[in-house]
Amino acid sequence: MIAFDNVAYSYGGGELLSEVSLRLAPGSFHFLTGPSGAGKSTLIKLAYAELMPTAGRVTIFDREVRGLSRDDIARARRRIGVVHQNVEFLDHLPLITNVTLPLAVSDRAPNPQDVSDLLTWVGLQNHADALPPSLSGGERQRAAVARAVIMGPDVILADEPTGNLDWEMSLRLLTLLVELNRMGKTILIATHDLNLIRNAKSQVAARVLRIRNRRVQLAGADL
Ligand SMILES: Nc1ncnc2c1ncn2[C@@H]1O[C@H](COP(=O)(O)OP(=O)(O)OP(=O)(O)O)[C@@H](O)[C@H]1O
Repeated sequence: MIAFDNVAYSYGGGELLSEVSLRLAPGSFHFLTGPSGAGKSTLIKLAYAELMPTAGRVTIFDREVRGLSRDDIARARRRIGVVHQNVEFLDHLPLITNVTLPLAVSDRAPNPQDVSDLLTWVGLQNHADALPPSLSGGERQRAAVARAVIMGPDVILADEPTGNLDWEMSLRLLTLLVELNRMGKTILIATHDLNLIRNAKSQVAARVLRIRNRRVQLAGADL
């Protein structure tokens, strides 16, 4: 689905990421961990072609990103749902409009039953008409998951999705992502929360990628 071959990235100073090779196979579940500032968000941005590698190859759905036109990238991104740590919504529009925005942007009409099922799945069926500022942190993150999956993506990239949540809500969010994986979605979650990773490993065959000294390694059982 998404592959990095010998990828490097620099924002202009020294290299932040070097010689990164990884493969997110269809249906796989990966965590990405590493200290603050190690480059987790940067790697996620490379994975959906928000950033272009400064060296090496990033391949999304079998096509190298550097050769893609703007339209190709937009098309590829429709198959990738992204959950950001600091979720942004249009605060003057109700939750349901925010969640279905990706459909509206693509000129697709939402199927009311599908949208209702989706909001129920994330536990926000009673908040469809709420404005985003009235939602709690956990509700916002669950809404972000709903918005990320509304287009039926093949891949979900989540950047510290539980960063601001208490443990109970973190587990609830994790459960949603595990369920998506069971439906066949490819999942990558960036997190520094090792307890979350340990918990997930009891539910799903998750691999852990760790950024250390600019390189990405597959972590062993030593978490
Ligand atoms: N647009 C940018 N321009 C220059 N430097 C940047 C930019 N974005 C990030 N950086 C720097 O790159 C480094 C890695 O940032 P990144 O956000 O990828 O790390 P992270 O592992 O996700 O960190 P955290 O866990 O704190 O979110 C940091 O030192 C950051 O300051």
